[in-house]
Amino acid sequence: MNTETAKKSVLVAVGVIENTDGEIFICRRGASQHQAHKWEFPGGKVEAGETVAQALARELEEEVGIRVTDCRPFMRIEHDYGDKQVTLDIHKVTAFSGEPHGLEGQPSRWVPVSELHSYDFPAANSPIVDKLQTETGN
Ligand SMILES: Nc1nc2c([nH]c(=O)n2[C@@H]2O[C@H](COP(=O)(O)OP(=O)(O)OP(=O)(O)O)[C@@H](O)[C@H]2O)c(=O)[nH]1
Ligand SMILES: [Mg+2]
Repeated sequence: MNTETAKKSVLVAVGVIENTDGEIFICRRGASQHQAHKWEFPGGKVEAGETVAQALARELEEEVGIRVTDCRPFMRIEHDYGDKQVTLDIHKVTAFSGEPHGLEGQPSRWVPVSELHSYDFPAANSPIVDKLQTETGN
């Protein structure tokens, strides 16, 4: 096996949180994080023994302080950054309790789907933004 095929992908649970106005909640990554300063959909690495849904619920509680009450699979993306290979397992979060806010000091905001393209997301996220815009006709 060469080094390319041996590279291990990091599984990441990602939440596209939607409010009743159809806006999406996004956060800005910190200076010390991979893909620093880019905007993201909150989430994080799936830990050993966790399902993606469990990881998503844990990460959204830790990072933005909400409890997920309903979500559905949205899409899955494999991306190789060169320094890191990720598998994003993205869920649309359609019901939750609490009001999301950046619990780790990260800037955050609600954004209409039609404005998502003006934010600088990691390269892996382009298909997410495209699919959201196609779905809402924006
Ligand atoms: N949360 C999140 N991660 C993303 C997105 N897009 C994307 O490429 N990633 C990548 O997924 C990887 C893991 O996410 P993360 O850094 O949030 O993981 P984590 O919350 O467990 O963070 P930690 O390493 O600070 O403990 C990172 O390499 C990040 O660059 C996205 O929209 N949201
Ligand atoms: Mg995270």
